[in-house]
Amino acid sequence: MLKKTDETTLQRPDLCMKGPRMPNYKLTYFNLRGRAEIIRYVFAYAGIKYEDHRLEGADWPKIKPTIPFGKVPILEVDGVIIHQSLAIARYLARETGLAGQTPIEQALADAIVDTIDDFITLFPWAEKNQEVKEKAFNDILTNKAPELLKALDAFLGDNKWFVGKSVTWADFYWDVCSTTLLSYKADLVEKYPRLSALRDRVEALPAIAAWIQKRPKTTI
Ligand SMILES: N[C@@H](CCC(=O)N[C@@H](CS)C(=O)NCC(=O)O)C(=O)O
Repeated sequence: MLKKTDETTLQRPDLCMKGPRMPNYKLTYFNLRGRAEIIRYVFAYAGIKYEDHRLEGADWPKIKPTIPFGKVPILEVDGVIIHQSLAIARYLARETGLAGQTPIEQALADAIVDTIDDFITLFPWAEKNQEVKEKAFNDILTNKAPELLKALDAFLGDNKWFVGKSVTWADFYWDVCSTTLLSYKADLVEKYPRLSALRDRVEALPAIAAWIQKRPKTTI
């Protein structure tokens, strides 16, 4: 595992690498934050270099059949293709000390990620009819979100991070997903100052702040 020691080391993957060489990483996704952004956050925080390959939508029909499960994101690690965004992010989180410090912390971080992801997958992201899509989004954000937010807020309590004493990929996933949801409902977390403060803490981490500043600006 790459040991997380301090911010300086995190900016110097050569210092935190255990083996003789950092793998060659190529991330393929569309030009969106979407399901790749959690992966990009882990790379950014750990200061790991990777190719951020962003596909053109028009090229997708040609490319899809060449990808093992026909979906992105995928991460190539020295040519080995890993699919499923959360499997990729979990692998990198383990490699960089962001998965949780003990097996129990890791299970709790996984559980928070899965809980947020269950919610994210309720939305009809690919719906073409804008009216239908908007109605479904409003319904979920108004009627279903409070149950999730209340539970996340109770789980976080007055702690700094969701799990343990340091930031994990679960905190990152909250930031990434809530950023997108806030673009659909600006007052989504207004009633949850602790969840809002957690977003601020994640976004104030120097490597994450730098990434947010420099990443391509996309709607989702
Ligand atoms: N559970 C998968 C979902 C992958 C997925 O549905 N990717 C979408 C983009 S967000 C995709 O590849 N869509 C194009 C297609 O299905 O042809 C993950 O988290 O990676």
